[in-house]
Amino acid sequence: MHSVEKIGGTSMSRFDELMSSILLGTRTPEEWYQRVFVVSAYGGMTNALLEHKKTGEPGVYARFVEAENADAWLPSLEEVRQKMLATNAELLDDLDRVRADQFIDERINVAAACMLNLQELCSVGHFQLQDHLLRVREMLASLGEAHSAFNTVLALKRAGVNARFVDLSGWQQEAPLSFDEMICSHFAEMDLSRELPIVTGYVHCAEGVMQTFDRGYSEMTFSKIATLTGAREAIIHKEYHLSSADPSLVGLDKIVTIGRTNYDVADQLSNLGMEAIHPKAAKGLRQQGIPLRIKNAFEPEHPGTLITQEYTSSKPCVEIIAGRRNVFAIEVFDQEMLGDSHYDIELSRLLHQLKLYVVSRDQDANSITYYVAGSRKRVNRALRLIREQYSRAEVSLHPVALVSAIGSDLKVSGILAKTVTALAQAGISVQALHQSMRQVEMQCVVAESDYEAAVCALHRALIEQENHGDVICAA
Ligand SMILES: Nc1ncnc2c1ncn2[C@@H]1O[C@H](COP(=O)(O)OP(=O)(O)O)[C@@H](O)[C@H]1O
Ligand SMILES: N[C@@H](CC(=O)OP(=O)(O)O)C(=O)O
Repeated sequence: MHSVEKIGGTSMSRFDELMSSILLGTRTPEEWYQRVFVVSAYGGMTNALLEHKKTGEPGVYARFVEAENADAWLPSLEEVRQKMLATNAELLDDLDRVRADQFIDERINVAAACMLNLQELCSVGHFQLQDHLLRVREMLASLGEAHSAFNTVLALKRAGVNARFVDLSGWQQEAPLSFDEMICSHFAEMDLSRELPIVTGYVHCAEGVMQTFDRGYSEMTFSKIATLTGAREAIIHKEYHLSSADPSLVGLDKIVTIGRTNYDVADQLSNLGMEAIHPKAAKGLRQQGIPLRIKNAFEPEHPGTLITQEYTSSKPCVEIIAGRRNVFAIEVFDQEMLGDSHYDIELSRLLHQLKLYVVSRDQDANSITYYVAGSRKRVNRALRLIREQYSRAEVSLHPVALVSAIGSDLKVSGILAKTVTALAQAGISVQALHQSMRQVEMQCVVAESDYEAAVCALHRALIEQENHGDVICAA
């Protein structure tokens, strides 16, 4: 009967508009219910609490990890408090604002006290800060979603909706439950026909949601709730329709909405950092046959993008131009490498240990290049360690961007020639090119400064010229 719907952080920041679109809009009171909303923290909030998802710029957590004393992270936590209070002032009615401010003040005060105590405790040799870091990360992350969910409930209640704050953040809970138990126990007694649950996208659980899934975790919560409660449909609301390219780069007048696609394409997007859906979140929905839709939160009548397992486009075509900037190409050249596969295994392990995300890699007889995303600091550490371990190797670093053409069936004849010509005509030099046998993605490596121009050039050559109309394969 019910749907489970996730609202991403970018959309949450436009809360007033959400009230007049998906949350209430023109719905009659009967139509308010039979929906479960899972909300992310307001845009930028988790970045400030932990670290920037794309650039790795440190937030409170990253500063705490490196800290010798509270001076290093406490001011950042205070900045987050001010940011949260400013959001309350912007989005809430004066009466609700007082409660919202109290709520978040209390949580931040408790978090700050815990972190100060922990730092003091760990100054005694018997306790190691390292053992507790993940808990601190989880506690900080939970503040973002508790904030946005609590505020959403206040605003909905003021509008007369019987909204319920479903706080899965484990605040003051005695012992953690498993991920599934945590969700089931909160949904056991709920009457979805007369209550509108607003659920924190963060779940406190024995497995550690950050440890298991890391950033983008609210999509895991969303997918688990959909499967455990047997949802009719799962919907992700985003700021734009899933489009043939980033509308803010290429322009709303040029992009085409994607009507249908498959999970394979969604995985490629998520690898590039445009999370159509967290790859691990797709699994449960796929297995249980729950249809997944990505919708524009601000155009509620539009059917959006339907993602299914089996879909492939009726004729080969490029569906999306996506990309990732701030990628570091770590190139390792060593003539001793020839025929030695341990090299790759060891280097991959090292990058994994440093929590650098390998977006792509390529190899020839005596060199391997890893295209990684992560903070510059970690990349520098990786370079140092590789140089120490392989003193004969020449290790070099190139800041680059990846730009990809993606489609459920990319076997378009002459696509490679078209791509390279389009980039050459735009004066962009291709530093490397990747295409796998499966032909769902073709990836070009370009200079960081060419990123935007490359996306626009490929969109023009591979999508705009096809005259798809408003939607590529309507759902
Ligand atoms: N192909 C695309 N279709 C739609 N939006 C895109 C696309 N590529 C990039 N974007 C960008 O993604 C942003 C939303 O990013 P994301 O981090 O996934 O949001 P959310 O906070 O909703 O989870 C949009 O503001 C848009 O500029
Ligand atoms: N706010 C969390 C969880 C999340 O899923 O966010 P979003 O839906 O905005 O990607 C993060 O940034 O990781």
